[in-house]
Amino acid sequence: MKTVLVTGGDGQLASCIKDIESNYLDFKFIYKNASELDITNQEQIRNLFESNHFDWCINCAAYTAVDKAEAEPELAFKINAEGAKFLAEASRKHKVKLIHISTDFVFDGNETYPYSEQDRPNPINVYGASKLQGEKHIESILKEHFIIRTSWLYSKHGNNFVKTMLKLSQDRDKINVVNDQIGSPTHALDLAHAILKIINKNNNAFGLYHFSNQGEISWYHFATAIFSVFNRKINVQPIPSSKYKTLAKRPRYSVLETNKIATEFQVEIKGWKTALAEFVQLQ
Ligand SMILES: NC(=O)C1=CN([C@@H]2O[C@H](COP(=O)(O)OP(=O)(O)OC[C@H]3O[C@@H](n4cnc5c(N)ncnc54)[C@H](OP(=O)(O)O)[C@@H]3O)[C@@H](O)[C@H]2O)C=CC1
Ligand SMILES: Cc1cn([C@H]2C[C@H](O)[C@@H](COP(=O)(O)OP(=O)(O)O[C@H]3O[C@@H](C)C(=O)[C@@H](O)[C@H]3O)O2)c(=O)[nH]c1=O
Repeated sequence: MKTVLVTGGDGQLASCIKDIESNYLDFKFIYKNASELDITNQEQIRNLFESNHFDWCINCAAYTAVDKAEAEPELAFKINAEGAKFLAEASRKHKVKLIHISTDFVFDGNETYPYSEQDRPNPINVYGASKLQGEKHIESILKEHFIIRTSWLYSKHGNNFVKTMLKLSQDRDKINVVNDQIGSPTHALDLAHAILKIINKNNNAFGLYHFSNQGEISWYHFATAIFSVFNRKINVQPIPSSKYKTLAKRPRYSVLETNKIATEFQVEIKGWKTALAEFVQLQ
């Protein structure tokens, strides 16, 4: 029996892992939420790793409030960069393999083709910069790591764009949604499956991977698709980002190329429409 520590245990992705953990009976999952394990507290991490044996750590803990991060960059860096560093240090000391989740927002969005693992990151907001710093810490400290960048996560858990749209459709007749930011919406449950597949396979192909559902759309098109599959009547207007003021800039294009993870781990890359249809079935 292998033991897997999951940090950020009450968050969206960790909750999706919980939903499917019963398919992996050879693993024992230990979830720690933010009050049980604060990843910015090195002492707490040390104590936990010293008093337990973990084979794997999946770091689902993060600061994910993209706009708020512009106003509190120290906290975003503390959690996304320093917290990741502390976990990597403890993982190295105790020979734990670390799976860390990062984001499409490490890219500036100036390209027009899907970003591969070789493309140069150049974040344009605090959240992206803090996540990139977390990646760098892990890469420099611990060989036995998998960093998985993903994009536009949604699921039945936590806060996400799909739930925001469904809520807005109850409260309003009309909304405006940006149509000049292009990406790939990703069902967090599919990411959870990919992560557990990596753990189950247990090979040594450590390093950086991209995972998302396939296909590229704007937030506007995603909103119209959500209202269509949920049969919600609401007037949705496409607008440029310049007409939707936010504290953080977001990449214009942040589609991820996913061939590497598909080839190395035989991970299925579903189209975003299929994934959204499956999500609807789960409601
Ligand atoms: N959501 C998305 O669209 C995307 C997310 N990602 C990445 O995927 C990963 C998972 O994201 P997701 O599940 O959606 O995020 P959530 O915000 O749902 O979950 C993050 C969890 O981390 C917890 N947390 C915050 N600070 C700490 C801390 N100091 N110590 C321990 N736990 C802490 C939060 O607790 P609390 O709520 O109590 O603060 C929350 O439960 C993250 O690394 C994120 O950057 C990548 C691309 C897209
Ligand atoms: C609610 C709303 C948002 N928008 C825009 C704002 C923004 O440009 C875009 C997405 O909005 P959100 O704030 O929900 O999503 P955002 O927090 O930007 O999502 C990002 O989160 C982080 C954690 C990631 O890592 C990214 O991959 C990505 O998922 O939609 C509208 O145009 N109209 C609306 O009514």
